[in-house]
Amino acid sequence: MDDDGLFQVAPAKVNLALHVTGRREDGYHELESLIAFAAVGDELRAEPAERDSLTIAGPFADGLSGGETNLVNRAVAAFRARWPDAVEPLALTLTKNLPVASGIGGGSADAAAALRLMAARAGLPPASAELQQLALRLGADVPACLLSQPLVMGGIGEELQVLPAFPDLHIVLVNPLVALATADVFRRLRAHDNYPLPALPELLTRPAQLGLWLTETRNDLQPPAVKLVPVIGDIVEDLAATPGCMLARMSGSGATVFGLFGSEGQAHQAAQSVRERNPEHWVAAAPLLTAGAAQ
Ligand SMILES: C[C@@](CO)(OP(=O)(O)O)[C@H](O)COP(=O)(O)OP(=O)(O)OC[C@H]1O[C@@H](n2ccc(N)nc2=O)[C@H](O)[C@@H]1O
Ligand SMILES: Nc1ncnc2c1ncn2[C@@H]1O[C@H](COP(=O)(O)OP(=O)(O)O)[C@@H](O)[C@H]1O
Repeated sequence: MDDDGLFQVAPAKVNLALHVTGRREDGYHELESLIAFAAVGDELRAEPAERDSLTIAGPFADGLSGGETNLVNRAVAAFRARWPDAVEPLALTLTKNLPVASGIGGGSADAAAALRLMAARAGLPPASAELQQLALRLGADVPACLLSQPLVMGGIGEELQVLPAFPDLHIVLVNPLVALATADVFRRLRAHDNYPLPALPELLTRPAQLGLWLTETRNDLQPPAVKLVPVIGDIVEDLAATPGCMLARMSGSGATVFGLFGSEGQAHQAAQSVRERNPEHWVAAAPLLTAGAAQ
């Protein structure tokens, strides 16, 4: 965030582990997920203007409406309904660097960035309980994205437990540019009562600690997503075989796959080799964030 509160990044959300542990009466699934955020994301800029507007730019702007269904506009509208006249009208520009509907929460991250931006302009704290409640009404992942720091998410997204420490790690994200609807993946899920996440060490400071813990975990949405989009399975295998890859797995409901690496050099080399083999895929390498966007 800059000093005027006119710029926010919207970091990519990565579900390092995602267990589906139950199904509620309304059909929504209970989740337990270890989530981290990457230093790659969308960008939201604002300029004081005569009236509110939203322009979408960047490599994934195509096909994304800047109308009232855009999560940035929904977040601004929700904020203004709760705090009328707290922020002047703003001309917003969203630079869409993340593929849409890809399991890395682009839309949720954008909504959270808009809430942080509005809160900063209004002089409100960036992650108050009230802002978190408002975030949850916009989407299950929006409260987590509001914090944008390593955390364990429970329920359908309303229970958040921020981790006091997190190791320095680098991530490679690969997306085959096939949009995968979250609802389709949940619909194909066979077991709805899988075992919960194992207990985390009190202080997660070393990459090897996290690597070991992750071997005991899964993404329960990966098998149904691979059935729908088989290339996801190929990408997981390909990334897992690159030198230095601690773990390769799908994030969220897909189709983005991540690889975890201990060093920046290994991550960049892996990204380069994946790009060479699959020039049509979207590939990014970045550190994982250890501190929050809302601090
Ligand atoms: C799976 C996760 C994990 O972080 O990430 P993404 O893949 O979206 O990034 C999220 O829980 C996604 O939450 P959210 O983004 O709010 O989901 P929505 O698009 O609203 O959900 C679309 C549909 O998926 C099903 N759904 C979604 C979430 C959930 N906990 N249980 C469900 O059964 C419902 O049928 C819902 O109508
Ligand atoms: N600013 C936005 N960026 C991305 N998607 C958005 C946005 N606003 C609304 N959407 C809608 O939200 C849906 C989920 O998008 P996204 O959050 O990128 O998915 P995921 O959480 O699976 O990565 C898309 O189908 C898209 O039409």
